[in-house]
Amino acid sequence: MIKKPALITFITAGDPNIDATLEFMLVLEKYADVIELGVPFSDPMADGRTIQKANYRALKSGTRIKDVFKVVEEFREHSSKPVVLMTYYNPVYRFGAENFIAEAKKSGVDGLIVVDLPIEEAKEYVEICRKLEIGTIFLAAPNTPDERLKMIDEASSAFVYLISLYGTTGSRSEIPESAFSLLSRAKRICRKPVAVGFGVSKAEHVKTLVEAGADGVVVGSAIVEIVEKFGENASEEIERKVRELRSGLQL
Ligand SMILES: O=P(O)(O)OC[C@@H](O)[C@@H](O)c1c[nH]c2ccccc12
Repeated sequence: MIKKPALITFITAGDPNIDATLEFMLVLEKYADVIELGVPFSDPMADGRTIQKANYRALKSGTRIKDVFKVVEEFREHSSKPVVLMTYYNPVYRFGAENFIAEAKKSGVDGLIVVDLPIEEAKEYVEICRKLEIGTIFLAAPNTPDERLKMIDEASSAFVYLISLYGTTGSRSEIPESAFSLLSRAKRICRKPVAVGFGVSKAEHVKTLVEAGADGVVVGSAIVEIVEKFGENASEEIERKVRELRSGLQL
């Protein structure tokens, strides 16, 4: 479960290297309620250009799954803010699902998003997560029917991730209408908190979504763009950005 309304901020682990990731997490931690950390992957099909490139930089710097667990473990020496790992199923499968979940838990991860694991195929995964007491987060899109949204809600123990639009991750200038219609449907159907992501990039977006009933908002690309621009020296600019986003909760 998340503190409401929650600002959830995303970066890719190992972008541009794993030491920078720890530094960035400690900056995000000051203003975000949840840190979402992406496991680097070679074929991130739900991601737009910005996060694709972040994955590339992370892999190029040699970041492996065990480094991702280690950085969370190090972060846990400084902070108790919730950390959610975002990953595609392939790395989980290669690592061994049960092993992956156990290692995540051991390192201090609070929840998992396995982007391309549909609920229909997630029974065993969900059981392991329940057993090991790690939160599950499943995604719903604007075209997800009510019936399925209900199943997604039931399978999600931490929160439900609402994808605001048809498309990939990436900053957008406006929040599309599809986000608001999905949000109002989800508020009616879901019992778990609902967080909206994809395209959210400004304080104004945060404010509008929270006013429309979002229990959380997710911002990724707008932060990753700063990492792209400033590399390992991005901390100060990240802090400025996350402080601005946070102000959207008070507007
Ligand atoms: O980058 P955006 O548009 O702000 O969207 C959030 C997003 O970065 C993060 O939650 C995420 C990164 N990669 C993903 C893949 C699928 C679902 C979600 C994600």
